[in-house]
Amino acid sequence: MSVQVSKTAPGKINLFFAVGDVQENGYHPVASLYSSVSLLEKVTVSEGISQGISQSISIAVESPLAEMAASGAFDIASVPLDEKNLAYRGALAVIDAQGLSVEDVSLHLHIEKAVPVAGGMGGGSADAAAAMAAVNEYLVRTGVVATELSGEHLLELAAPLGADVPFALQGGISVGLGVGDQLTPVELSEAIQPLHLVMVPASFGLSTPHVFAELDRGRAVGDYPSTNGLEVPEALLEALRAQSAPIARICEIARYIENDLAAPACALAPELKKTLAIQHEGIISSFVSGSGPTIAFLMDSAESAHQLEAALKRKGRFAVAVEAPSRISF
Ligand SMILES: C[C@@](CO)(OP(=O)(O)O)[C@H](O)COP(=O)(O)OP(=O)(O)OC[C@H]1O[C@@H](n2ccc(N)nc2=O)[C@H](O)[C@@H]1O
Ligand SMILES: Nc1ncnc2c1ncn2[C@@H]1O[C@H](COP(=O)(O)OP(=O)(O)O)[C@@H](O)[C@H]1O
Repeated sequence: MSVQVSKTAPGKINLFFAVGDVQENGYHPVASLYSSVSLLEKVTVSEGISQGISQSISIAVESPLAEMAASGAFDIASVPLDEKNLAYRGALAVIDAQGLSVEDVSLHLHIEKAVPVAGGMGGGSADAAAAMAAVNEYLVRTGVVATELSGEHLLELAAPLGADVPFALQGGISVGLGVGDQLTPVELSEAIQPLHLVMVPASFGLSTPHVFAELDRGRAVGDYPSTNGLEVPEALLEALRAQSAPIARICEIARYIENDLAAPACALAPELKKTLAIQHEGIISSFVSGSGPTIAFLMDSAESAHQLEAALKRKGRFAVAVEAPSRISF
């Protein structure tokens, strides 16, 4: 029977994202507080029909992306199915590290997407992470190599693929320094409930480098302030770990939510301000997810999250209630 290996990796939000000055390599130093969300990308590796790596792609049935595709707001053909695809690049990184070349393998990658594309939720990074994990296991199960690469080795290979890829491999909640790739996991007691959010994708994408470039432009002319410091506030980490009453804990977390990319994202897409201003029972805070344009609503309960999701859908908006961090293991 032919071997097939599927792995999932989560989308993310940044509960805190401070950005420093651009470096010579075009990247910015950041202080990020990442959390996984319960919207998963899935990559399945199976035997290819010819030498090399082939790819196919589909949309997860119960996902905001499925609704976006049905309404014409998203076209799956916009995701490149070539060497630029992050799943391909993740697979290749593992093959290389095993001392093989692409001609030595015959693999097919099927990518099942659930996370909005170019939405500031790290969907492409999750595909890279899931492909790395799946190819790592597949090569051993098919007898191509004897030993899997360690988790640490995968993390090292992940960083050059993209600033968010190491986090996508790890999931949970982590502080990310450097360009976001130097991770320190934040361990929470099992008794602590996940946060409930409603993610509202836009019917368009925003390019991450364009949003960083708008921040640089605006800072140079005084439109946006410089960062207050490249550190995730200790008070935010304490609030996350607190075993206080749920509402008190969520309100305390909300006090520290910050994103230096929010103003530039809103400058590039002014309609986001309207979404941020949406009022509904149970909303504690609203913020731009990473480089946007997805808007995240932090809610007071799972029930409120489902009510807001339903209310927004009735108005023809895309919306999905998620938990952060994701409790689904991957
Ligand atoms: C902003 C964040 C927040 O988590 O993600 P998104 O919200 O877009 O998903 C990340 O920093 C994005 O991570 P990722 O999407 O993996 O970035 P990469 O592919 O490595 O970089 C794309 C481009 O973004 C810019 N970039 C990225 C990270 C960083 N610390 N400084 C940067 O200036 C660079 O212009 C780079 O060429
Ligand atoms: N597997 C992939 N899924 C989505 N986008 C991908 C993938 N591989 C490469 N890309 C490219 O990366 C861009 C941004 O990807 P994505 O991770 O969805 O957004 P963001 O960086 O905002 O989180 C896309 O516009 C697409 O051109």
